[in-house]
Amino acid sequence: MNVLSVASEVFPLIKTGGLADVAGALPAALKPHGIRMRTLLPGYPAVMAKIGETTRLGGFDTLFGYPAALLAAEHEGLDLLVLDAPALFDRPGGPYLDPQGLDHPDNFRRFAALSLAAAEIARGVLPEWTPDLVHCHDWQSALAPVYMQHGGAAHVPTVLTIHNIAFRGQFPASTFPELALPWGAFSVQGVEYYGDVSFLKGGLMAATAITTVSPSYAQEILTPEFGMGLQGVLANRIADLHGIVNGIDTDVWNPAADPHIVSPYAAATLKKRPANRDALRERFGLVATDGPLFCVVSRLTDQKGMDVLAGVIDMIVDNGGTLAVLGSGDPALEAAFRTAAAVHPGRVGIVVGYDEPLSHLMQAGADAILVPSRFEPCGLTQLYGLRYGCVPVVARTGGLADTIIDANEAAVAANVATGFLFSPVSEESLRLALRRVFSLWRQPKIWARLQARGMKSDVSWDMSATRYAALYAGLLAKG
Ligand SMILES: Nc1ncnc2c1ncn2[C@@H]1O[C@H](COP(=O)(O)OP(=O)(O)O[C@H]2O[C@H](CO)[C@@H](O)[C@H](O)[C@H]2O)[C@@H](O)[C@H]1O
Repeated sequence: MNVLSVASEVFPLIKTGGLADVAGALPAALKPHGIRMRTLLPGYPAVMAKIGETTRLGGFDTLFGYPAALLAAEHEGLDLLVLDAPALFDRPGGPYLDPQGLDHPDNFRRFAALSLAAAEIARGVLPEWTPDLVHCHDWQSALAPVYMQHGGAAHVPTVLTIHNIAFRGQFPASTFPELALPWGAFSVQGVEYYGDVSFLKGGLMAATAITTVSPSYAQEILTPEFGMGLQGVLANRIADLHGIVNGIDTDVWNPAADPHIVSPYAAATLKKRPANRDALRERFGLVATDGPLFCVVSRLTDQKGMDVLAGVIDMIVDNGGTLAVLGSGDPALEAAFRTAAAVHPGRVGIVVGYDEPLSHLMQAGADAILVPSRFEPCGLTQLYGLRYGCVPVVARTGGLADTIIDANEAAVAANVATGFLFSPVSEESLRLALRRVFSLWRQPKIWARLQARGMKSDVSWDMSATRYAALYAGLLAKG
């Protein structure tokens, strides 16, 4: 089966968050199921610099007014189709933001172009390769099913995966005439969303099947609290909505062979792990204490509950804990953690920025990772934590609730616990969870069992790839 995956970021070429990890790992995970997945992504400067040799497979004289080429490339096992449209993608900044941190003003056009290119590939513009199915990710490629419906590829099934429904790809109605869609598409059945255009809403209406990245989040987004205004749309598509939890790339995230950590280790050689803790302390200017070293690897936003975490730092320090934070995002939250580091020298450290190698050392060196998200479609850092023996302390929401088994007394006695869950997301509730963390930390045998249990958890793509493969097969069988 030939599948075209369409994503705005793909690890290891370009990454701002978890979407890149998933888009980067899916092709290899699906290969054993007889699925050949090619991945279409934009030719940002970082991508063009990394892909090396390319072959021009085809192109467009004008894609939203600009010339564009489709280049084939191979990179670390990924079979890529790169949309090389310099007027849209060759510019400074990140995939979505300019160097000042503002949205690129033509994002609607840039990602409509990505979606239209996917639809054209589905229609058969590449002479030697046509997909049997198109798999889109998030709003940036969500218009592909819409273009396919209107542009001669309605027979090709589509899957749209929601990695985060908070990002709806919403633009003023004035952008609609530029999207090259028929007027009828600006309707309740199409891309119209409360008078604006929403790429994600359009995709949710048009895709053959919708998935999201955990069963719990699939339920949550049907409610007003989590549905971000799209719960009604999803309720109408409930028969086609599936929750499939993410896996992780267990080669990239392997503590026994991780080039980014100072002392590789496995479950049987945990005594080698503390050398990573020493390196982590040094990197963050932290002193050794008799309490746990907590870490955070996250966008610093309210979604991730970082304001709640900032409110309990004193309690962590008072109990002998230390905290290392890697992240960037909301300037007020960055400032809050910087202040905490200044108030608690040697006990709290922060690195503001995005640092992939450091994120590996944090999982290898910290005792516990904190993920107090208000909502979390799946979450990947708690899965990395499980694999690295960095015990997850997470909010009971979405994929966090689906992947961590709480260390309540029964679960500890049965030796099945892998972390700590708390709800609601409030300072009081997080403090209660942390009290349990400190208590079990002081019982080294139990703590070691938590770590060992987590390291044995299956966080690979195996089970989920089987579910995606079955979904694809079912859609193709329906014709
Ligand atoms: N400062 C930093 N430096 C280095 N690395 C950093 C970093 N900040 C974050 N990361 C990395 O970025 C990724 C973040 O993935 P998450 O799943 O936690 O959330 P995200 O909200 O981006 O993804 C969305 O999509 C994914 C994929 O489906 C869902 O798991 C998730 O719930 C959903 O919100 C992880 O690989 C993490 O290690």
